[in-house]
Amino acid sequence: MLQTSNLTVRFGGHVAVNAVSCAFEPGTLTAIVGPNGAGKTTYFNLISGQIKATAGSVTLDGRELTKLPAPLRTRAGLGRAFQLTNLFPQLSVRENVRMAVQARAGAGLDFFRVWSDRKDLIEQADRILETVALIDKAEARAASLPHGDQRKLEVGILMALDPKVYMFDEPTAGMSVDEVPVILNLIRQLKQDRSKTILLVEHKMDVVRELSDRIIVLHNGELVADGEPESVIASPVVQQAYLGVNPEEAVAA
Ligand SMILES: Nc1ncnc2c1ncn2[C@@H]1O[C@H](COP(=O)(O)OP(=O)(O)OP(=O)(O)O)[C@@H](O)[C@H]1O
Repeated sequence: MLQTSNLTVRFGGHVAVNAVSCAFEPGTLTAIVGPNGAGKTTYFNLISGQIKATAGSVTLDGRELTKLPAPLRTRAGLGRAFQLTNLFPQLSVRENVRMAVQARAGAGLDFFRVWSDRKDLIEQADRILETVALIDKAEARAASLPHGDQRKLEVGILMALDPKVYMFDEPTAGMSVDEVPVILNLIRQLKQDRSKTILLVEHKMDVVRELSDRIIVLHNGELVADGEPESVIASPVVQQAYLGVNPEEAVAA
């Protein structure tokens, strides 16, 4: 279980995330919503280790991660999508996924020896490429992929690393209309693995409604609502003050 306790960060005099205590269970997709500047991305950054907390803690399965840098948190099982840090632009799509599969398998750096007798890893990488609909582009250089395909590749790399927690920050931002369903389908597939914890920052309420098991709402850096999607979305205070949407619209979406 992923847990934040009194997690806080101050930028000068501004408290961007203010004593947020929340636990995220495996088998649950939690959407984090709130108006612009509410602290959603900052909360993500605190969990994944991109920024350091002023106070409070982040633990995963009881292990204290608060002082660890981002790469060590990744190794501990926190998988944040779209950070581009896992991507090797000059390598092919297939090589990128294979590297991640190999890293996960703990095969170390002896690349050639390992690959010559690890057909299982090669097949696993290709299965992931099929899942993320990139098998036809397996030989393309990662850098040459259009934006949507790069995002799919990043999800593929993340799947290969097999984290305990998947974190998606606006996964469909900047995607073309026909690419959006592919990414949403991938998240749906991840949800089927009940051992995974998924966190999603998303502005689009239709996506939130469809995917989430639970919604938490941040406002001015504070956790102001937490519950089942229908009740959180329907609560007038969230609709009007925090989401800035017309209640009729959100409920009908
Ligand atoms: N590195 C930083 N230095 C100073 N202030 C920051 C920094 N990062 C974020 N902030 C401030 O913290 C607050 C929260 O920002 P954050 O990006 O987390 O909000 P958000 O909920 O993700 O917003 P959006 O929906 O617009 O992405 C904002 O007021 C922002 O200006």
